[in-house]
Amino acid sequence: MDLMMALFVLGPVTPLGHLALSECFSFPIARKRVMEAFLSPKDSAKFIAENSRDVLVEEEGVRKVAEALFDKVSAKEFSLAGWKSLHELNPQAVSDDAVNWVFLADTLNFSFWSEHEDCKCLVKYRGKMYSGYWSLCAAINRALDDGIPITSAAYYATMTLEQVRHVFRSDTDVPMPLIEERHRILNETGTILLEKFGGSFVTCVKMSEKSAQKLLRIVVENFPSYRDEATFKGKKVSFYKRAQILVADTWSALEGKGDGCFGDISSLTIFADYRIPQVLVHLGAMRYSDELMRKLHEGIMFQSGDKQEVEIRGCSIWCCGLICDHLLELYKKKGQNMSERINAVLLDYYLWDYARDHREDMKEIPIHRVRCIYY
Ligand SMILES: Nc1nc2c(c(CN[C@H]3C=C[C@H](O)[C@@H]3O)cn2[C@@H]2O[C@H](COP(=O)(O)O)[C@@H](O)[C@H]2O)c(=O)[nH]1
Repeated sequence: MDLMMALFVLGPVTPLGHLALSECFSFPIARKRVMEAFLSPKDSAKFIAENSRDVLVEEEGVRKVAEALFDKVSAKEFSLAGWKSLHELNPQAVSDDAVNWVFLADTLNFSFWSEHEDCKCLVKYRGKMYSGYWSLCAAINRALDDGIPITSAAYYATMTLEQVRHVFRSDTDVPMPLIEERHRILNETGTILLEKFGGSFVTCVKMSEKSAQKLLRIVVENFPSYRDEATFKGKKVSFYKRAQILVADTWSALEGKGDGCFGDISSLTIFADYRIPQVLVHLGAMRYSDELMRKLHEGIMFQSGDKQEVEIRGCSIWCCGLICDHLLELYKKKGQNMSERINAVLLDYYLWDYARDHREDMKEIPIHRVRCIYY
């Protein structure tokens, strides 16, 4: 039976039930990978929060945080403009280069925590030392100042491990974590961007036709390292932390204008990293069980996809969604519709920056330790 006859005879349903054609033939048909198989991050968060055992969203705490943020909403820390005005390392221009800078940064935006707080990767840039995520941005800008085209896919698609080590070198004895994974992901991502999108993330942005969800789908379906997914109580759940923050940072770099004018930006969730859970527990909006807190204090390593790790990430997303809803409700009671000023992206940016600025106050709440490429 040749392929054409097979397609005619078999149609969408094969004699073996709903197996895809590729299961019926020995030769591989590249089945388009679809996100539909996974719950969206928002639906994932709801399911996880409803079934979580070691992480609890505190309704009273959510209410108090929303009330405390009420007056902050109009501050620059809670604004789209803050992405540039508060962060000197972020690109300041609205340009294709800025979009490709964001794509590179968020492709590598994972796992910066160090075993010991006083012994970590630091990058010096223009006389200032940067740590954590900002050490990545400092290294990118340092390379660009040195004439290395690090944001060009044509360059990073074929970078050697030694070149990656050089570009992302630390100014302390502690290297940036997961440097081999970063090398693999740079080569993989750069090759795909060249082969499918003409070497520029701007092509993906234009293809999204000003839809955040369409851009999210393009990223997850084409770039494997962004597939931040897990299984929880038998259901396929997703967080898409780097894919969502990529869409958000693209929105910010384009200042919400032109190709970056995403009408559905409010459909994104917060980005489930290891800082947001810490600050939510610190503020009393979320609580860990005694058993989980003990493990965190012991510095136990979790694996990406572990039950408690999934509960931490899913409850964080759900908790922040409730904070947003409560904030909007507080303004609605005053006759103000703030849906343009309050969304999970801006709440996330605010809380993440707050966490960076209140590291000392939060030291009684350890981060959960995972070494992975997703956050
Ligand atoms: N939820 C959330 N997670 C975020 C970010 C960012 C950077 N975005 C900034 C850039 C422009 C905007 O103005 C944002 O302020 C990095 N991360 C994650 O944090 C962790 C690094 O933490 P530390 O080791 O302390 O640097 C790591 O998992 C990284 O993936 C965010 O915004 N939200």
